[in-house]
Amino acid sequence: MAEKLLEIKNLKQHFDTGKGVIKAVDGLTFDIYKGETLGLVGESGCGKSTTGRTIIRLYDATDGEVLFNGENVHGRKSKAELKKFNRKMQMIFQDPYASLNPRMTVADIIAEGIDIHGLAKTKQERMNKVYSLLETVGLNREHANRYPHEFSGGQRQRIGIARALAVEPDFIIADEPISALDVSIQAQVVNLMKKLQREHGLTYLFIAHDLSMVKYISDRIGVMYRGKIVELATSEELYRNPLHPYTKALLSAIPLPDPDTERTRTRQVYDANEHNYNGEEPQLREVTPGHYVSCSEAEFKQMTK
Ligand SMILES: Nc1ncnc2c1ncn2[C@@H]1O[C@H](COP(=O)(O)OP(=O)(O)OP(=O)(O)O)[C@@H](O)[C@H]1O
Repeated sequence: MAEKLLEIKNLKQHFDTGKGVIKAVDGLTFDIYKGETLGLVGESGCGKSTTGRTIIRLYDATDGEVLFNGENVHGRKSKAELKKFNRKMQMIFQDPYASLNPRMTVADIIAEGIDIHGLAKTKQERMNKVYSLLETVGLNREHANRYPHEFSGGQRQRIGIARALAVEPDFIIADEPISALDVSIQAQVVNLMKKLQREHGLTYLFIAHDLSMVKYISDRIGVMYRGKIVELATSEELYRNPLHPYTKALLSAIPLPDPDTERTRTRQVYDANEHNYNGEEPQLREVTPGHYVSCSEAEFKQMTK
């Protein structure tokens, strides 16, 4: 059995907007194993980014726990303890334009974490680390003194990845890292992330809004709907045997390469009212080993018979 790096237990993140409470994350329980990529997929607004930000403690959780190597990330923490978690958990953002400070050189952007955590003893060591990181992500040392606007979207995302890697994290949350990029560039960034994962033993939470690219990087995929996980399985199992109607709808929306099949196939639309829960609260239940679906007792019986 693989070792758990993160254990997320009944995590909730509710926002009180003054006009009402938005339950962006509403009771998530799942584990992330060392060295795996867990994909988190769902439509815009279902709470994926908030989940990532709460796990990493950019937000204090409304309720629940996040254990990292068995230690609770939330709860009372000293500045030193928070700094330790910050180093071990990094984030890569969707928009490589907005997430890099336009007035900083690439070297200073990449070295920010090195400086904060005191990871280089001399200026030379700092620059050597920057050069080596640039090469690791497929850029080169001549790029160090340039500014973000001089780079393409794909190159900027590589800079964002180098910045995250600089502090030698164990866990990276990639929040739609390829959604803003041209399709031709997306696969390159995914391949780079896979290579880095192998070389550095990284664990990823990979957030995406649809199921098209996430398959190529994820070992397992969690499907999120309105702040909850509705299905969780290995990628292979989820694509081969989707059980929740929302997962089926997401799968039916993936563009197909063959124009004829694309024209004739039917898109499924999910309607949350189609379940007949009769007041019962659906639970995430294990239908086959490792394949979890949010369902009622009756739906579960149907699926397992
Ligand atoms: N800081 C905040 N204050 C209030 N509401 C918020 C805040 N952040 C997110 N929300 C709300 O929480 C819900 C979930 O948002 P979130 O950004 O996590 O979804 P998402 O699935 O990542 O969507 P997207 O793909 O569009 O980023 C949305 O209704 C959003 O408006």
